[in-house]
Amino acid sequence: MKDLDNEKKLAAKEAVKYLKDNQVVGLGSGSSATHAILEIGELVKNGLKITGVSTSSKSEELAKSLGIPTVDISSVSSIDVTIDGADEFTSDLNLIKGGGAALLKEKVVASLTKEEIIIADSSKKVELLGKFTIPVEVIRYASKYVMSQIILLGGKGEIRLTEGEPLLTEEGNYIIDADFGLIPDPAYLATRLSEIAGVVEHGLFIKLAARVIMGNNDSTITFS
Ligand SMILES: O=C[C@H](O)[C@H](O)[C@H](O)COP(=O)(O)O
Repeated sequence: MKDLDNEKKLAAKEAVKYLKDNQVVGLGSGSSATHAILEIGELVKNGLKITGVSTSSKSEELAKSLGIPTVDISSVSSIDVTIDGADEFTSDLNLIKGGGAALLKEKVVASLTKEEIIIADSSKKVELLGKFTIPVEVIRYASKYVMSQIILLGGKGEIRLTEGEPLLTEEGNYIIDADFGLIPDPAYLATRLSEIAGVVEHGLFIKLAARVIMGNNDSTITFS
């Protein structure tokens, strides 16, 4: 049986090889990104000079605990490299993200990033996106309306719950997990979702990744 956590770790070790002194580095969220932040912490301990920009309060706390200097995103004009995870990816570098509800800040960081590196275990690679439902972050006020628009687009959505209550994102919004089945044209769906009033952001990341480093048993494969 595959050791998926080890595959994430191997991908993280490979990804941090892209980091150089004096770069602004985006710190992703989730279990794969956590491995990368731990690796970055070691490099910083050994003298690497970087400035981190976090994609979630969890990543921020972890970075701080490891002595990685971080700044608010508003104080940088661009980010050199970001290392983040994904819930699904295709070989043409489209992604679904947001399984941990961090997609909004992750997409802002990715949009400001020159080289977005995605790290993943081998279970995340798919031929077509869509087995993993698309997280859609919505303002609470619009959640019913957005659900109806998702149905018109051919999908069905459910508000994500935690302990029986709607989960609130760091920005105080709801997440609708939207099931469209397998998605032959993710760029088209991404545009349609972005057009719905009340949608803050969604987890389809189209052409934002420069490369995906996938752990594969005891080695890694890079898609770029
Ligand atoms: O909201 C969470 C993020 O998009 C994560 O990067 C994504 O869910 C992958 O997480 P993990 O590395 O834990 O599978």
